[in-house]
Amino acid sequence: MEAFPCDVIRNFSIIAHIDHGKSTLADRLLELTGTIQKKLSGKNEQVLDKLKVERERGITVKAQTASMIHKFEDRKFLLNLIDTPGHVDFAWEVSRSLAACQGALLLVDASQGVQAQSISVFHNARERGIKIIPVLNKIDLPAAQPDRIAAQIQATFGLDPSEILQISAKTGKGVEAVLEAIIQRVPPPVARADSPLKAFLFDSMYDKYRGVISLVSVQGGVLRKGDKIASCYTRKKYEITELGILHPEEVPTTSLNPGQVGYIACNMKQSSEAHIGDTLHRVGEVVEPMAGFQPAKAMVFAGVYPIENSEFPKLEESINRLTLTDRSVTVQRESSTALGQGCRLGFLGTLHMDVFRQRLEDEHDANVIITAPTVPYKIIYKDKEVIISNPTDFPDVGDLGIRVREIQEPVVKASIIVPEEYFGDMMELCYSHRAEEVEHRYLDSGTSSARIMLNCIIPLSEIVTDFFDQLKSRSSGFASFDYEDAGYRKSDLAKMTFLLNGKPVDALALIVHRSAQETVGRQWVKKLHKVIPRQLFEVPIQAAVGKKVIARETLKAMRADVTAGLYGGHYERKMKHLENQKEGKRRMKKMGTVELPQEAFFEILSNKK
Ligand SMILES: Nc1nc2c(ncn2[C@@H]2O[C@H](COP(=O)(O)OP(=O)(O)OP(=O)(O)O)[C@@H](O)[C@H]2O)c(=O)[nH]1
Repeated sequence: MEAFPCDVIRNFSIIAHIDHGKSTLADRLLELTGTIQKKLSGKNEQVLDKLKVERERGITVKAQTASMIHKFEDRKFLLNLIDTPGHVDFAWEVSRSLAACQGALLLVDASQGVQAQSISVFHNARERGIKIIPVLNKIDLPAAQPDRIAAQIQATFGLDPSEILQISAKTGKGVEAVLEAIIQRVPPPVARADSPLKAFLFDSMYDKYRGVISLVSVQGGVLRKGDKIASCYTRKKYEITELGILHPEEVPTTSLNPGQVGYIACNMKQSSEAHIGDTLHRVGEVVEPMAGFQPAKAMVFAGVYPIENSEFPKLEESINRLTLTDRSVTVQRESSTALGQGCRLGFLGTLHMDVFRQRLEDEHDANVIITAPTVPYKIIYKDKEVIISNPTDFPDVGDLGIRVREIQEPVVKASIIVPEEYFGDMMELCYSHRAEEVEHRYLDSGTSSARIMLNCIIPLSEIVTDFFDQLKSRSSGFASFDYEDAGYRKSDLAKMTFLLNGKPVDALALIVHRSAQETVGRQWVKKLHKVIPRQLFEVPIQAAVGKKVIARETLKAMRADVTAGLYGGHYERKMKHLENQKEGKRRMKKMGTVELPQEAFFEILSNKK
């Protein structure tokens, strides 16, 4: 690795809206540099998307890094690519990958043009002051309009059209020029071999045998096997047992030099010890830590329970194992009268939650019930403020104005980009989801298919449910969407409970805005009515806010024919049997609780409507 001083190193990442072709371009770059073999089968299997769910869903979830060596004008360059995920839920991973780069390829689909996330990732990169190289991808598509989209890039980002590269990551056309642009336009890292060791930890993964593997970029000094290092954040000390580069598989090396990016294994046992944004230094030396990151904030919470109660230890173990590779999930034990022992997990967003559930099922064979997602609410009591992530902790209606001064919910700043003809539908969608401060502007006016950017403040809880699906269906898939945290706002919310035979079922409690109480109440009561098996007695299913019942359905009793075995005219005997049955049912109803089978929960709470 000594052969690569800073001036021949380029650290860059690819940023883009989802599906604009990051992983495809990454694969082409790896092929062109000979890092991976060109696929003879001609299949576009993406190398950097390692997880099965990523392949299945075609989205990149966890950022992966790869080093390539490329010869240009008789010099060998070390190009370190940091692949970034493209979904709003994972914006935090994008931002931490960018911290290790000096340049970024801003990839824009030449047929779709600038989308909501193109804008957010652009600003993210611009704020970090890194060199941005605009690249138009998919120029092979018949629908591609490179000139028009180039004008759009210029208008939206203020980038010079002469700097825009035009490529097809699929066919490989123009990709060579991308490598050249990286070498010529991205500045080399600034780091010195004779300064104290300083390594920036920007990602980590877990390996069963070696413990935590950390990805670092060396900001100064040289890292070698056997080095004794310490963390600025935890102050813990370690010894480096292995280090190397990702090429794209791990390739051990003897050292990692200034400006280089690679992995290290030290005797780190717990993934919580690898703090993203941490600075590692040599034991005995003092260094100024680099500006770290705010930890990722969980925005969506849900309870996770096994279908069989006895399976809990296994489920918990699976969850713990998965969180070793996905550090942004928060875990807390909880229990529910209806569902037994479980865990409350915090996710970055709903897609993150879905991906996690799928990984749980795929990799750990766990069949799980996930409760309705909820966002963190802020409850301002007379004497304290608390953030709650479980509807059961929400104060009762009676407490409002007495013990509780105010209730606040998280809101986000949303931006939607949509062709003009869907503008009306989008406005309607926003207003029906309690949007405020709605404003819009044209992105490229004067053209036949102008597009509009719509911004608004919207409660996060509205987005967590079906907002994204509706956005896509109402715009025939043309709208793109992005959002960022915008703090908390006062809101008129209440806890809705569901009663079966007069008894509340804790796992079904929901926090609902006053304006939606009736609709939500009725909808859920209907759903419950459909899935709860009939009992021997009549069961009222009710939705209530405080003591007030908002909606009700009645589940009819199952009628066992107690007179079936009786023949002839013993009228009195028959009546007696029926009387007995009635009395029995009355008693059962008084004492009996309704057993809600786990399968019923699964039906209600899983998305299979
Ligand atoms: N026609 C054409 N299709 C392309 C090109 N580049 C990528 N695609 C296709 O576009 C789709 C998305 O490409 P990906 O590389 O998975 O996109 P991505 O940006 O990595 O997606 P995320 O990682 O999920 O954000 C795939 O079906 C690719 O085959 C291209 O240059 N031309």
